[in-house]
Amino acid sequence: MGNIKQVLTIAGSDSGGGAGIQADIKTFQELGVYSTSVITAVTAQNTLGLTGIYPMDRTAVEKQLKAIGTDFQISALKTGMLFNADIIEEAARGIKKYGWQNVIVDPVMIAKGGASLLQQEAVDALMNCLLRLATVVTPNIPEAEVLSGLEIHDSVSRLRAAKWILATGAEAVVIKGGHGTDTNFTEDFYLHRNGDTLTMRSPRIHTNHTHGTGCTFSAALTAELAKGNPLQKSLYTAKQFIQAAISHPLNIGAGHGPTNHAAYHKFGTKEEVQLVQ
Ligand SMILES: Nc1ncnc2c1ncn2[C@@H]1O[C@H](COP(=O)(O)OP(=O)(O)OP(=O)(O)O)[C@@H](O)[C@H]1O
Ligand SMILES: Cc1ncc(COP(=O)(O)O)c(N)n1
Repeated sequence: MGNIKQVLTIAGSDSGGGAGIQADIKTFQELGVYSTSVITAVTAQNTLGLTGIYPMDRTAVEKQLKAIGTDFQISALKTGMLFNADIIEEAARGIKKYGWQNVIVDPVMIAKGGASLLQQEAVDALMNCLLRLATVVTPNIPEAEVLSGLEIHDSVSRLRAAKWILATGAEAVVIKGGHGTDTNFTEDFYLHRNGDTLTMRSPRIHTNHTHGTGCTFSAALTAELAKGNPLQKSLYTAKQFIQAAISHPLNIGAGHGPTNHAAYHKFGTKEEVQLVQ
């Protein structure tokens, strides 16, 4: 393990351990990369909901970024919950200052339980400062609707929204399908600025234990890119990783439970992810 790849997550802490920094670090560990972290906010959360958000101030974020940037060789990074415009601006500044590449932006806005994880007025900062630095931006359907200003109800409107999101300067976008209406499948749609597309479909698992699916998917993508894998192969592995994690729930908590980050290696992938033309 002499040359293990080093990665960074810039995200919020989930006290319940299913999403945020905790989901990212578990995913990184499973996929064999070394994880560093910049904490943007502490949340009081469990499977029943969110009861408090305590954002870091600008200096706390800047100093954490500096600690990473002056000592570690970061091969890929992801952002998650950033909460306000100050934190978004600091994150963007750090990414530029330390010359980090392979930047995955998960534009976290609303928790599954309905709590807002991004202030309304911070959406502009996200679009103007951060998305232009993104190698891949990974919105779910409601987030893609906010970023594009368009409603998504079928594959045609999804393609249109993806094109609008690329107009912010991001290199590629994946619109994730967890919030889609098909009861049998979830479909994730990828569009690169060079015109390449990839549609990944897998059986929809009917479970309440999907807390942190987006965090886990984007962390897996980050880990695979850090190891030098091509983008589309990395996306495929990320989709397989989250499919396994949802398929084998841990049944923890009385509410909206976490996924099983160990499942990909423990149980395998059953080849459930299909590429759709
Ligand atoms: N019930 C499900 N069955 C199978 N795959 C799912 C299910 N729900 C989500 N996924 C997959 O999980 C990944 C994350 O998608 P989703 O749209 O839920 O993101 P998200 O809303 O950002 O997640 P979160 O906010 O919970 O972190 C995608 O690959 C999606 O296809
Ligand atoms: C700190 C943090 N980051 C991200 C999420 C999104 O996850 P979900 O939509 O599953 O609640 C969250 N709930 N908490």
